[in-house]
Amino acid sequence: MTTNHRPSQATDAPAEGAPEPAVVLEDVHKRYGDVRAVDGVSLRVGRGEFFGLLGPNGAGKTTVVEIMEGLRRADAGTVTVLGHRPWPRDVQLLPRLGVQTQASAFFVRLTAREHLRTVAALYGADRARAESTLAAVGLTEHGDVRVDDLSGGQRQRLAIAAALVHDPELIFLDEPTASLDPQARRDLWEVLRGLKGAGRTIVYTTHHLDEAEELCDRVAIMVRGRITALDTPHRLITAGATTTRLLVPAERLPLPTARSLPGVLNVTTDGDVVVLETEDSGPVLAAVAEVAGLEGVRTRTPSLEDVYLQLTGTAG
Ligand SMILES: Nc1ncnc2c1ncn2[C@@H]1O[C@H](COP(=O)(O)OP(=O)(O)OP(=O)(O)O)[C@@H](O)[C@H]1O
Repeated sequence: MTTNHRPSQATDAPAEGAPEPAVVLEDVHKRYGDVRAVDGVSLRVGRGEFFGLLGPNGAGKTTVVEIMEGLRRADAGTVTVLGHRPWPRDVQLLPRLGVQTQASAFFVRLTAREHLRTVAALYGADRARAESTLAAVGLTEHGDVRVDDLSGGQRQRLAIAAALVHDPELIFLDEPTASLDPQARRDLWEVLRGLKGAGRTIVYTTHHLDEAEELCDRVAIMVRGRITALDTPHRLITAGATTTRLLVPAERLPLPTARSLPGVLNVTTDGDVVVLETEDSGPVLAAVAEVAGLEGVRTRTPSLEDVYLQLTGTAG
């Protein structure tokens, strides 16, 4: 698909009198040898915004986030985070940031509670704050378990708690729900919504498209070091995915009949359903009703995942 998505916000000048954005990147580049990991990225993250960075493995997301965090220096371009340059490391800025990475370090001989109290103390936050953060990520019951005895998902939640315990203004979360079970994932969504409700700004990378659609105000989709789309999930879906899928029980709709229906662009099978793709579902539904009846027929409207797969060229 050719896309008319443009990272328009990326180059828009902020409105007169608008609050200063939390993050501004302008034409940022970063190479590792011959690899252009970040190849001219410009974007703004507003104060209080929940901003998602999506893209396939190796797209450059972590590098962009690490440049924002002050962990890596951009080769070129300008980077402003809460009004500061994050590189060289700025000690005024660090306590205002919360960072959770895939490789978070723990004091493994400590219990979860002791670990969090220690992190809190490093930032000058008190024990009550450590306790409330432990509760917010659902770890109160496991507070006395040693870090090396926690499950992967519990450790993940502890890493998130450690990023939040000093009540930072800007929070970076790198695939925070990667190893969580479905219930823990939903619980964490509530924690994240709570943070947003409290006015925090969140920059968030994930491979869960449903999660990005659910949580993010805007998402940027990166491919090979560049931003190929940047907008609200809703606008990306509306602009990018024009087809609807109708799912019909396969035993009632032979494939040749499905292919002959007017308005059907593509027919595939998925297990025991026939999937009809159409830009105009009304007439196709009417035709399906006539030849197969509507019992068990479902429609699937486009999702952020459909748009993502089109933009990243990994659609099946
Ligand atoms: N320290 C490094 N040295 C050399 N190349 C690197 C280094 N870090 C990343 N790269 C390369 O830069 C590119 C972007 O990597 P990056 O980790 O930023 O991508 P990503 O979008 O975060 O991927 P993932 O979803 O797998 O975490 C990749 O080609 C990667 O191999």
